[in-house]
Amino acid sequence: MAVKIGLVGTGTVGGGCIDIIQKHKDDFLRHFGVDIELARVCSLSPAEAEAHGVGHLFTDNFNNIINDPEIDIVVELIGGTTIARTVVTGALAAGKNVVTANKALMATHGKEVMEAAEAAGKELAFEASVGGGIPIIDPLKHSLIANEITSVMGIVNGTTNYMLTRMADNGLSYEDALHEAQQKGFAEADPTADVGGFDAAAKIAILASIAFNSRVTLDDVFTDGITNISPVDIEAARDMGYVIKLLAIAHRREDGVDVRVHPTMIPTNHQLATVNGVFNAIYVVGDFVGETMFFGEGAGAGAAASAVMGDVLEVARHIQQGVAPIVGCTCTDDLPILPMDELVMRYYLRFSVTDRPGVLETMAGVFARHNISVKSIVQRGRSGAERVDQVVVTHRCRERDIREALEEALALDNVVLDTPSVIRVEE
Ligand SMILES: NC(=O)C1=CN([C@@H]2O[C@H](COP(=O)(O)OP(=O)(O)OC[C@H]3O[C@@H](n4cnc5c(N)ncnc54)[C@H](O)[C@@H]3O)[C@@H](O)[C@H]2O)C=CC1
Ligand SMILES: N[C@@H](CC=O)C(=O)O
Ligand code: NA
Repeated sequence: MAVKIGLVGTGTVGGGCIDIIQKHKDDFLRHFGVDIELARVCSLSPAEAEAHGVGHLFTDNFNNIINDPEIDIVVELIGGTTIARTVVTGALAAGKNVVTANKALMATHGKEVMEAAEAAGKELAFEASVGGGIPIIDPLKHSLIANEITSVMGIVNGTTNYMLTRMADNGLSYEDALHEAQQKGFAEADPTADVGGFDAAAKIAILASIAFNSRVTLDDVFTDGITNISPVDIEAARDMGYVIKLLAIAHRREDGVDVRVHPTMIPTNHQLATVNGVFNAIYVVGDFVGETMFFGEGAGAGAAASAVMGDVLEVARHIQQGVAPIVGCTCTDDLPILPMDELVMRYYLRFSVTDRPGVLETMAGVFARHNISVKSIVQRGRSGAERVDQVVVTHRCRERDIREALEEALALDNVVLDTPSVIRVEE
């Protein structure tokens, strides 16, 4: 008997899933013996279903899917943490297996939904929630479990990596680069999640939770996005032999978990420096396996739908074989989250300051008062009438000192005119 699928959300990723089913349904049966049937689709727009030739399966009410006794797997592709949470918990409570691509939900209500799945004795799979098409959750939950994982880090947001690449390689403005990423279906419905770093933060929270067997939520992740990165920063980085990437970083330290997302300058010969466009790359270190790296398209209909459908087929196979859910929640420990303040790094800072004599000395004085050893302060062209960009590169110093120096600089009367750009520099 066919395993019946109910799809909630037929936008970028949902549309990709319909395309895959239509193209490969017969192959799934022939190669793997898995017979799946798209039974119903739900969204706010019947036009999306019609455009994919499944208008006859359309409903605008997700309850018609989660309460349909015929449906075996509910695929949640709405996004967000409100209606999607109701769909996921409702589907599990109704005895359905669930596949989702929703990182926001997993990183905020992961414990609740995993427990709901365990209580229902059903599977909750979410491979597409991190790294788009890259298999990363499955390797962490299966192939790498013989290890203690010490680091998971990389580029996990396609939109911002695409934007930074287009800005650096083709001179696009921030706005044009974002518009292109939206057009290509990479960005979230509210792209603030991408450019503000929250999408990457949700993803590293999910990866850290699985890798370190200790729940990390979105709120635990220090998050800084790319909203203040300008062409001046990209040019300055190039002159220094660096590129700017939005990195998501999670390290298991002796005293807890160091987890953060921020724009980072990495040397051009760093292995993540050539990961460009919509590509993501995730570097995982385990105590026995050593270093591993996962690479592929991190966003977009095809990549994300590939991961969703991989989960759907795996769950469908378990249903057909009568196998019980295999891996549920693995957060058995409760490691503390380390405060950001004690981090020691080099910093690149760009201030848009008033263009008048004495400002350079004033700024140098601020850094000296906070024990920040400055490697260089240079003026990089005039950024507008009566203002100038001042670029400061520090030697290694403490995050707390940087934060306090920034607070003092911003409080100066008519010196710093805009939010500074703060980029941590990886050696
Ligand atoms: N776009 C991408 O590259 C990737 C997206 N994801 C995740 O996949 C999920 C879906 O993303 P997209 O397809 O890009 O979003 P989208 O905005 O293109 O599609 C959302 C769909 O949900 C439907 N929807 C919204 N509210 C609804 C409601 N109340 N009832 C029924 N349907 C409703 C919309 O009509 C639309 O069909 C999100 O969780 C996102 O974070 C994950 C990996 C990659
Ligand atoms: N908006 C996300 C989509 C995939 O998760 C991204 O740009 O990476
Ligand atoms: Na993935």
